[in-house]
Amino acid sequence: MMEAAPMDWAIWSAPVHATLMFVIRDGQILLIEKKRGLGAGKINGPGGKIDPGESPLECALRETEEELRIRVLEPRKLGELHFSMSDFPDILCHVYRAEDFTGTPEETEEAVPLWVPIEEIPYERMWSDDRFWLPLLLMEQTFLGRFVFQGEELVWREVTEGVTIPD
Ligand SMILES: Nc1[nH]c(=O)nc2c1ncn2[C@H]1C[C@H](O)[C@@H](COP(=O)(O)OP(=O)(O)OP(=O)(O)O)O1
Repeated sequence: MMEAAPMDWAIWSAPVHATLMFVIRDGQILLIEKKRGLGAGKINGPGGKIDPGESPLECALRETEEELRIRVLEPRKLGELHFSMSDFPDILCHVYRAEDFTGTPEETEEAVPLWVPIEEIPYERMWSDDRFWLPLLLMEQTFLGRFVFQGEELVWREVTEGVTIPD
């Protein structure tokens, strides 16, 4: 991993804002196999791009409902991820955790639901940054992650724990 950041994060801003939602219940995490869009074929949490006029929280709830047909209860924002990408507009991603929901996760056109024991998270089938921050979310710690991708390859990273996370 490089020592100096390949870009100036102090002046970075993202044209795309997105969300991720992780439900953790009874020692298991609710993931999806994403069927289309960015990261199709990968395992991730439900989520997606924020619509105009929508808050990050509203987006996280809407995307989880669209992708899995469940309504998440009492989500908390624990982290923020800043992605600099070579072949896609940069993304600022708001990351939420919840312990409960109503409804039953269902397969949709966008996603296949997948319950996984938290000790068996399939990081090898996920985005390569996830192993650096998802453990913090599991421990209910806040985090700010900054990542630089060249295509699908993660070439630089910095993860700060215990920071104050804006809404
Ligand atoms: N490096 C990365 N690591 C990660 O864990 N999730 C990432 C990621 N880069 C992008 N994502 C996630 C964040 C967000 O949930 C999603 C954005 O993908 P999309 O653009 O496909 O969103 P949508 O599902 O809204 O697509 P559309 O329905 O086509 O708008 O991808």
